[in-house]
Amino acid sequence: MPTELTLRPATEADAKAVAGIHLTSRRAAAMPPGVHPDGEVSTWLTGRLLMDEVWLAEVDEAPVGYARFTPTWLDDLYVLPTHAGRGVGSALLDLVKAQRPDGFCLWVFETNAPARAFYAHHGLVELEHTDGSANEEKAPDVRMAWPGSNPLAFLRQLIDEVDDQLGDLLARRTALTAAVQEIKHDVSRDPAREREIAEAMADRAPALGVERLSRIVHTIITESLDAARD
Ligand SMILES: O=C(O)C(=O)C[C@]1(C(=O)O)C=C[C@@H](O)C=C1
Repeated sequence: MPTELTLRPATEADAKAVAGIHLTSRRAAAMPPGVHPDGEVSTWLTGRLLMDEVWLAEVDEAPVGYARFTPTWLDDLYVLPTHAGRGVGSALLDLVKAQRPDGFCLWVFETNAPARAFYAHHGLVELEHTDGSANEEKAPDVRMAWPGSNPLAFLRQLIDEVDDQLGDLLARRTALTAAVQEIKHDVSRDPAREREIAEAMADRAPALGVERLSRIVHTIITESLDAARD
């Protein structure tokens, strides 16, 4: 008997089905265990149904997968293990791409090799790896993106967001450099201290390495000291 896959927006009446797919699929996936009890996850997801866009995939009218997304992030894409490898995930991902033609990001756990391969196969790119300290599971993850119809514009928008934060950080750092100068007796540069700063940064930004970071730190401090003299 042929099977029919349909996609439709989920409603509040689908809350139980969505939570069931989430809990069952997550347990079967190469992901760290969830940190919240099942009941809490269901309640939370029910609330998100009202806030996010959620689409349900059904096979012969039985719910088998769903995608939940915001204007800029794909937060969930889950398919029941019994229906994995049958094009349900691809259909949901194609739908999200159609709904978000300007692109979107998602987080995937580093250990979830099947999901990373699935997204890469569908044209998503890996943007950054984290040590997991910012997620609830404390497990390293990867930010991936589908850069949409204008990838340059999409990536530049992400760069602008980071540069906003960098600008704020530079303003705070410059103010601290100025404050320290007021109470320091020796106003000469301190290469050992600057090396320590670069080494600590290299733990956070290993792709740059200590030598490049030393040059960056040197420039930031030179310009901060100059601004402090204004
Ligand atoms: O830590 C200090 O002693 C500072 O003066 C601050 C600071 C900095 O901005 O980081 C400034 C100049 C020194 O060469 C090293 C560090």
